[in-house]
Amino acid sequence: MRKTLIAGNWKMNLTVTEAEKFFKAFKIQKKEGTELLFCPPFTDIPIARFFLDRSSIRWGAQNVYPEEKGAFTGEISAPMLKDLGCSYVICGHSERRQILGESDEFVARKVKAVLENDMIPILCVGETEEERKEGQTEERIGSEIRTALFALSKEETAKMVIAYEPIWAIGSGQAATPKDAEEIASFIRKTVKEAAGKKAADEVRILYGGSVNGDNISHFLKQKNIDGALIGGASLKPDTMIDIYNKA
Ligand SMILES: O=C(CO)COP(=O)(O)O
Repeated sequence: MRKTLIAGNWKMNLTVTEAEKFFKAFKIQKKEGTELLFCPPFTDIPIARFFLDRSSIRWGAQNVYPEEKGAFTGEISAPMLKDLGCSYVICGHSERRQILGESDEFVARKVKAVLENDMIPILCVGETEEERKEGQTEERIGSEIRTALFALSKEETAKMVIAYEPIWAIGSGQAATPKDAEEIASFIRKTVKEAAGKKAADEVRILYGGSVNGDNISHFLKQKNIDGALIGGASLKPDTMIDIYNKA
C-alpha cells in the first residue's frame, strides 16, 4: 500500500521571518496513511526543522548539487541537507530545467546523490504546452525517467517519488484534468516497470503537480496511479495547506 504524500514546494518564497509566522499558524491533526512534507528555500530549512522536529510533518529541499563537497561556490550538497534532517529533495523541477538549462543527465546525478545519502528524491517530469500539442508528451517524460533511473538499482528506484508536473499547468490556475493526469501517471508506472521491474513500479509513488488547490485535490487523489500532490502557490498559506491536507 503506497502512502499518500502531500508536498509543498515553496519555491523562492517566504523569508525566515515569514516562515516562522507560517509554522506558528500551521496546526493539523495527524492522519494515518498521509504524509505531509514542506520543501522551503534552503534558508528556511533550519526553521522548518525547529518547528516540525517533534511532529509527523517532514521537511526537505528544492534542489541539491550532485557532488559531496568541494570547490562549488554557492552550491549545497546532499550530506548538508541530510545533516539538517531533510527527508526528501526535489530534483529536476521544470523551473530549473528551463531557466538554468539542467539536463536529464545532470538531474540523474542529483537523484543518485540524494539516494546515496538516505533521502528520497522527488523527480519532476513534465511536458511543455508545445510538446503536448505536438503529441510528444510520452517521449519527453519517458526520456526524463529513463535517464534518471539508468544508474539506480531496483531497490533505489522503488524508494523514489516521481512528480508529473505539466509545465503549462504550473502556476497557471489551469490544472490538468484528473483523467489526463491519471493517463500520464499510468504511463510513468509502465516506464518504471520496463526499467526496474514490477516491484519497483508497484512501490514508486507518483504525484501530480500544477495548480493543485483545495477544490481539485480530492479528484486527483481518487485516481488509481496518483499517490499525492506537489503543491506550489497553494502551499504558501497555512489555511490553504491545512485544507488540502484534510481533504487528502
Ligand atoms: O511547480 C509546482 C510545484 O512544484 C506547482 O506549482 P503551482 O501549484 O503553483 O501550480
